[in-house]
Amino acid sequence: MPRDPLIGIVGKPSSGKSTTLNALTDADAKVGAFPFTTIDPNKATGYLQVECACSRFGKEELCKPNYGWCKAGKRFVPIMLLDVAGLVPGAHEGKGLGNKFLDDLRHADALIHVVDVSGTTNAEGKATRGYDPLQDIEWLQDEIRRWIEGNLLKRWGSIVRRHTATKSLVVDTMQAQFAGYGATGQLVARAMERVSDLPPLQDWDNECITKVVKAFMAEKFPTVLSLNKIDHPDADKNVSKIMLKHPNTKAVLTSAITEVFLRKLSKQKFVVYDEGTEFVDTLEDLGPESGLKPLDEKLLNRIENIRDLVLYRFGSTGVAQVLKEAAAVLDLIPVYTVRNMTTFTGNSGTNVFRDCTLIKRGTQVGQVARHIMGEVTVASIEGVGGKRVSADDSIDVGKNDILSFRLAHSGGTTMNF
Ligand SMILES: Nc1nc2c(ncn2[C@@H]2O[C@H](COP(=O)(O)OP(=O)(O)OP(=O)(O)O)[C@@H](O)[C@H]2O)c(=O)[nH]1
Repeated sequence: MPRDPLIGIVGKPSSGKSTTLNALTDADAKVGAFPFTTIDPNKATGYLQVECACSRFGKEELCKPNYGWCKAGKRFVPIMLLDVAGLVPGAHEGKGLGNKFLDDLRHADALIHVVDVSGTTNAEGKATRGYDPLQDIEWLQDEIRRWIEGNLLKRWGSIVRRHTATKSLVVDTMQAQFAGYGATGQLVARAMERVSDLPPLQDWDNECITKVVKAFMAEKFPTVLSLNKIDHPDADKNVSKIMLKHPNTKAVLTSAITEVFLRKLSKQKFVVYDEGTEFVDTLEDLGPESGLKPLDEKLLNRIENIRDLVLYRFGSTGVAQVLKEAAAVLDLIPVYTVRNMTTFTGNSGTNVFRDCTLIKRGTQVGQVARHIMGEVTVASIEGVGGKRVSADDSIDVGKNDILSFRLAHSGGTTMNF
């Protein structure tokens, strides 16, 4: 994943994708300019909550990120989200937005599948009652699989001929086929490791191809389920069914509408709401010194319901959590680049940890430099305490995740980054 990670939000119509996207992207504080190089209409910036390095050094007061923001050691790091709208059953045959949907999807590194667990919308998103949302999980995976499989099968004859003529390794042949989905050689190799005891490629039948495609999907599109609309009375039984059927799939219970509602009230100064937590306080809770505005009876009741049905039962609205899980399946961790390893500041000023990038755990420090700065020659790398760090060292939370790069300058001198 040499570029910025991209999380795709998928789901059938009316499952709550837009509401989820609103909840994830609606920044509470006004934040810095857009950090990503490209921006197109279906991309949006979400904010991933991480524990900021400033809290390790008691420097919360001085933390002022260039992008996103930091509140008492809880940092909101920008992460790109992709709204993949228009998926309906039959998309692989061109239904709905069909191929457009699938084409968009290839850019995603992980998926958040928003599932309406209230059972009040059918597969096309039309209002109904008692619909079984288990079906949505299955048909969505099925659509993606049939799309990839369809693309493979169209060319299977020539793939096999070329493979045998060039005496290629299976992994190389499949790498060439899957490259169009933005898959690296390593990713395809990992996918092929998932499928054992395959016959030689020229003897693969449809069953073998399905197996390979499923393994590829597991690597290319790791998915987190956002079991949405948990505020609905029918949600409980559907959630249990899904959990039973998919015990190994990451799933988070969400109420996107609640998150949007609480943020709105918070912005309008009716409540204090700590995003991602169960805590919401009103004027009644905090008293007049809080500066909060009074709520009418109806809104007070609604907040009471939200506490009972969502916050206290599930611990939060789940929306912040679902993004955390998506970052976790990609194993992304925050890496901080600073110029001054003693003060953790940038070139000038007193603000600390201004730059933070999300990078896969275990990445080598040299690759981190290239990821952040492009093809540069690094003269030396320093870690916390002035410790020299090698380009081959790897990163983890609390290990080589605060770095200062000295670059070899073309004129022979060096410059700090
Ligand atoms: N009860 C409940 N309703 C929700 C929740 N999230 C979204 N909704 C409602 O579900 C409906 C569909 O939500 P959207 O966010 O527009 O769904 P979508 O998936 O973006 O739909 P399309 O734009 O058609 O693809 C709206 O009426 C939302 O208010 C939730 O957590 N609970």
